[in-house]
Amino acid sequence: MHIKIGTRGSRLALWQAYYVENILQKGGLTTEIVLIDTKGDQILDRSLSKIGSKGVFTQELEDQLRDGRIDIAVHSAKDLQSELDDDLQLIAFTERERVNDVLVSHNQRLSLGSGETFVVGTSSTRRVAMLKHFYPHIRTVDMRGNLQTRLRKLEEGQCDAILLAFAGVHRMEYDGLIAEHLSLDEFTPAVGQGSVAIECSQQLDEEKRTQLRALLNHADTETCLLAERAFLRRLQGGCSVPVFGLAGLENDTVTLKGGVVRLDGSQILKQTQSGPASAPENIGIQLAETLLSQGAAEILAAIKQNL
Ligand SMILES: NCc1[nH]cc(CCC(=O)O)c1CC(=O)O
Repeated sequence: MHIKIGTRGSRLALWQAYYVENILQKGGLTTEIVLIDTKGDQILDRSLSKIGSKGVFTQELEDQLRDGRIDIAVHSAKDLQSELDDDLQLIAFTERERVNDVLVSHNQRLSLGSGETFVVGTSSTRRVAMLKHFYPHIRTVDMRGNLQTRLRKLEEGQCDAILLAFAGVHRMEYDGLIAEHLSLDEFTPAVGQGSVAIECSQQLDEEKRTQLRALLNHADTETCLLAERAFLRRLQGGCSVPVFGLAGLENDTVTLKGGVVRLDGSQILKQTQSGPASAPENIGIQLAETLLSQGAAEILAAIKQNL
């Protein structure tokens, strides 16, 4: 069986594609990697929340899934919109990496909690809003571009530090630049952070789909991501709104913590919902509805007006 793997060309995207390729080859399949450029890779002078339309990192890959030029598309689960078109499907989520965010800097003594004022580069509305909420003395500058670009901007002194997902920093082997691991209670990650999602067309050969899922899917990760993604979908949040959510699985019970933060950091709404692992999406929906009834709708409406 031969699998054509579509991926973006950034270094992190390539890491993910090689990771998937390696698992498939060990499972006895042959593979090839197809590089695909997306709008999100091309437009670098505007923040993601301003490019706005969904699928900035996925549209071109999905076009190629549909016409069969590739069999699967490999994505950071976090970058995927919460709702896919009906003719597409996520067939696997790979085992999750550590999910926390990290502060990355050449100055290893930097710490958000030290009280010292410094400049942090990030383009994530979630990270900016959380910094404003928990560490109002920290200044932020907008910093777009893939990981390589952001690290170069750090190098050039455009900021003192950047906030990133541990997963990406580790995969690119920049662990040595991690000044601080941030707590999951404060910097609860974006939905899907740390897992790689495999997308295919509903038209893909049944035998291929079964084999791909058997080799690539990590059942516990999938259960957690289904809960998180149902949560995001119910809130109608894309990757550009400051919604966060993290599910954990223990003894067949999923516990999902999630919420939303106002862009100016003045308010965080956060709740926890548990339920049986057999119906993870219900847990996500319930958590979203609890939050909506407690004011999340108003916060989200204000955010959408602002972006
Ligand atoms: N939005 C870009 C993006 N997509 C996935 C990761 C990191 C790796 C991951 O979470 O899978 C990153 C960079 C970051 O947020 O630091």
